Amino acid sequence: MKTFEELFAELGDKARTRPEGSGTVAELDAGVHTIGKKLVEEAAESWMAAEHEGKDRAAEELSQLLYHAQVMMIALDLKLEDVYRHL
Ligand SMILES: N=c1c2ncn([C@@H]3O[C@H](COP(=O)(O)OP(=O)(O)OP(=O)(O)O)[C@@H](O)[C@H]3O)c2ncn1[C@@H]1O[C@H](COP(=O)(O)O)[C@@H](O)[C@H]1O
Repeated sequence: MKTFEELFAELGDKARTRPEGSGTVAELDAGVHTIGKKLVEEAAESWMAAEHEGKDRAAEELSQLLYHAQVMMIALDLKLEDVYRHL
Protein backbone atom coordinates (compact mmCIF):
# COMPACT_ATOMS: atom_id res chain seq x y z
CA MET A 1 0.00 0.00 0.00
CA LYS A 2 1.22 3.52 -0.78
CA THR A 3 0.02 7.04 -0.15
CA PHE A 4 -0.84 9.67 -2.77
CA GLU A 5 2.42 11.48 -2.04
CA GLU A 6 4.49 8.28 -2.23
CA LEU A 7 2.96 7.36 -5.59
CA PHE A 8 3.63 10.87 -6.93
CA ALA A 9 7.29 10.62 -5.90
CA GLU A 10 7.55 7.17 -7.51
CA LEU A 11 6.03 8.38 -10.78
CA GLY A 12 8.28 11.46 -10.86
CA ASP A 13 11.25 9.15 -10.43
CA LYS A 14 10.03 6.94 -13.31
CA ALA A 15 9.68 10.02 -15.52
CA ARG A 16 13.27 11.03 -14.75
CA THR A 17 14.94 7.61 -15.00
CA ARG A 18 12.69 6.12 -17.72
CA PRO A 19 13.00 2.43 -16.73
CA GLU A 20 12.28 -0.19 -19.36
CA GLY A 21 8.68 -1.45 -19.30
CA SER A 22 7.22 1.41 -17.30
CA GLY A 23 3.58 2.09 -18.19
CA THR A 24 3.99 5.58 -16.78
CA VAL A 25 6.81 6.39 -19.18
CA ALA A 26 4.75 5.00 -22.09
CA GLU A 27 1.76 7.11 -21.07
CA LEU A 28 3.88 10.25 -20.71
CA ASP A 29 5.38 9.63 -24.15
CA ALA A 30 1.86 9.23 -25.58
CA GLY A 31 1.07 12.77 -24.46
CA VAL A 32 -1.59 14.92 -22.84
CA HIS A 33 -4.37 13.95 -25.24
CA THR A 34 -3.95 10.23 -24.47
CA ILE A 35 -3.59 10.86 -20.74
CA GLY A 36 -6.75 12.96 -20.84
CA LYS A 37 -8.68 10.12 -22.45
CA LYS A 38 -7.46 7.73 -19.72
CA LEU A 39 -8.56 10.22 -17.05
CA VAL A 40 -12.06 10.44 -18.53
CA GLU A 41 -12.24 6.65 -18.96
CA GLU A 42 -11.30 6.01 -15.34
CA ALA A 43 -13.71 8.70 -14.14
CA ALA A 44 -16.54 6.97 -16.01
CA GLU A 45 -15.49 3.55 -14.70
CA SER A 46 -15.41 4.96 -11.17
CA TRP A 47 -18.93 6.30 -11.59
CA MET A 48 -20.25 3.01 -12.98
CA ALA A 49 -18.54 0.99 -10.27
CA ALA A 50 -19.99 3.28 -7.59
CA GLU A 51 -23.51 2.88 -8.95
CA HIS A 52 -23.46 -0.79 -9.90
CA GLU A 53 -20.45 -2.71 -8.61
CA GLY A 54 -19.99 -1.91 -4.94
CA LYS A 55 -17.49 -0.15 -2.73
CA ASP A 56 -14.46 -2.36 -3.38
CA ARG A 57 -14.69 -2.02 -7.16
CA ALA A 58 -15.32 1.71 -6.81
CA ALA A 59 -12.20 2.03 -4.66
CA GLU A 60 -10.18 0.17 -7.28
CA GLU A 61 -11.39 2.39 -10.12
CA LEU A 62 -10.88 5.53 -8.04
CA SER A 63 -7.27 4.48 -7.39
CA GLN A 64 -6.75 4.28 -11.16
CA LEU A 65 -8.34 7.70 -11.57
CA LEU A 66 -5.87 9.11 -9.02
CA TYR A 67 -2.99 7.42 -10.83
CA HIS A 68 -3.90 8.97 -14.18
CA ALA A 69 -4.45 12.37 -12.54
CA GLN A 70 -0.89 12.13 -11.22
CA VAL A 71 0.45 11.20 -14.66
CA MET A 72 -1.30 14.27 -16.06
CA MET A 73 0.27 16.43 -13.35
CA ILE A 74 3.72 15.12 -14.25
CA ALA A 75 3.09 15.63 -17.97
CA LEU A 76 2.30 19.29 -17.21
CA ASP A 77 5.26 19.61 -14.79
CA LEU A 78 2.87 20.42 -11.95
CA LYS A 79 3.98 19.85 -8.35
CA LEU A 80 1.66 18.57 -5.64
CA GLU A 81 1.63 22.06 -4.13
CA ASP A 82 0.35 23.55 -7.40
CA VAL A 83 -2.77 21.42 -7.02
CA TYR A 84 -3.04 21.43 -3.23
CA ARG A 85 -3.21 25.23 -3.09
CA HIS A 86 -6.57 25.04 -4.88
CA LEU A 87 -8.06 22.62 -2.32
N1 LIG B 1 -1.38 2.71 -9.64
C1 LIG B 1 -1.06 2.45 -10.81
C2 LIG B 1 -2.03 2.32 -11.88
N2 LIG B 1 -3.39 2.42 -11.88
C3 LIG B 1 -3.76 2.23 -13.15
N3 LIG B 1 -2.69 2.00 -13.93
C4 LIG B 1 -2.67 1.81 -15.40
O1 LIG B 1 -3.94 2.12 -15.89
C5 LIG B 1 -4.50 0.99 -16.56
C6 LIG B 1 -5.96 0.95 -16.16
O2 LIG B 1 -6.42 -0.31 -16.09
P1 LIG B 1 -7.75 -0.72 -16.83
O3 LIG B 1 -7.89 -2.16 -16.59
O4 LIG B 1 -8.88 0.17 -16.48
O5 LIG B 1 -7.35 -0.33 -18.24
P2 LIG B 1 -7.46 -1.10 -19.53
O6 LIG B 1 -8.26 -0.20 -20.38
O7 LIG B 1 -7.89 -2.51 -19.34
O8 LIG B 1 -5.93 -1.08 -19.84
P3 LIG B 1 -5.18 -0.40 -21.01
O9 LIG B 1 -5.57 -1.17 -22.23
O10 LIG B 1 -5.62 1.03 -21.04
O11 LIG B 1 -3.73 -0.54 -20.63
C7 LIG B 1 -3.68 -0.19 -16.11
O12 LIG B 1 -3.55 -1.15 -17.14
C8 LIG B 1 -2.33 0.44 -15.84
O13 LIG B 1 -1.65 0.57 -17.07
C9 LIG B 1 -1.60 2.06 -13.17
N4 LIG B 1 -0.29 1.91 -13.48
C10 LIG B 1 0.61 2.03 -12.48
N5 LIG B 1 0.28 2.30 -11.18
C11 LIG B 1 1.32 2.48 -10.16
O14 LIG B 1 2.38 3.21 -10.74
C12 LIG B 1 3.59 2.62 -10.41
C13 LIG B 1 4.53 2.76 -11.60
O15 LIG B 1 4.08 1.98 -12.66
P4 LIG B 1 5.02 1.74 -13.94
O16 LIG B 1 5.32 3.07 -14.51
O17 LIG B 1 4.18 0.91 -14.87
O18 LIG B 1 6.23 1.03 -13.46
C14 LIG B 1 3.29 1.15 -10.06
O19 LIG B 1 4.12 0.73 -9.03
C15 LIG B 1 1.86 1.20 -9.59
O20 LIG B 1 1.84 1.32 -8.20
